[in-house]
Amino acid sequence: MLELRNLTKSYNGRTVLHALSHQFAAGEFVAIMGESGVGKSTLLNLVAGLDAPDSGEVIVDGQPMSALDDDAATGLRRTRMGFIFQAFHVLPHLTLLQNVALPLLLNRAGLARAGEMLAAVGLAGRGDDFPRQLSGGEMQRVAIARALVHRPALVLADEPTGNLDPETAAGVLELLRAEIKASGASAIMVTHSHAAAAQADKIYVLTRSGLKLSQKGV
Ligand SMILES: Nc1ncnc2c1ncn2[C@@H]1O[C@H](COP(=O)(O)OP(=O)(O)OP(=O)(O)O)[C@@H](O)[C@H]1O
Repeated sequence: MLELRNLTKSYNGRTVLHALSHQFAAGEFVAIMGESGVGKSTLLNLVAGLDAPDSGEVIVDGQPMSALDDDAATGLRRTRMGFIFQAFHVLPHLTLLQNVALPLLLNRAGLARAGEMLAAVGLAGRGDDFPRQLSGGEMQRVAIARALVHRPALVLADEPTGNLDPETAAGVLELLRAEIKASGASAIMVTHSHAAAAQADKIYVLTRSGLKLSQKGV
């Protein structure tokens, strides 16, 4: 459902991604590791359509993203993708239920699943609370519920447990994996954490020569 074809991206004359090609299988949960600055977040941003490659293509559902105008790209993101990015953090002035319902509202879908997802992430009965009343781990649970509520085909996560203690992180990751598997979504998670990556079906390491499959758990 997702193919990277010869993706090249430079910033200020410095090439970060060099003709990167890869095909991700549908329904697969993949972790991407790699040293700082190698271009992991850049890659996620290109897949999300939040940034454009210098050359090459991101192909989602057989469709090159570059062929889409802004509205169509926004529509694709809204309907087919779910994000667990710091930049898309839960909105402080909305209740938890409103935060989780946001993708449904934007897609003009029924809102009932928002309450179900809050319950699924262990926050039943907390729908009227505001984000400031939550712990870091609870906040990530809300982010996961919101990323999955509209049943996206592709979930993109950038260091989803970066600021959590190991025990809370483990719980959040187990939940993320369970929800991804229950929904049949594909997922790409960028992380420095070996414990986080171990929850994925496959671990890739991004280097200057591309994505290399790593032994799981190594
Ligand atoms: N918008 C931008 N403008 C200029 N340079 C950028 C921009 N985004 C990323 N870069 C540069 O591209 C390189 C790759 O950055 P990126 O954030 O993708 O790395 P990363 O592998 O995710 O790193 P980390 O593990 O530290 O988060 C870095 O050298 C960074 O400074």
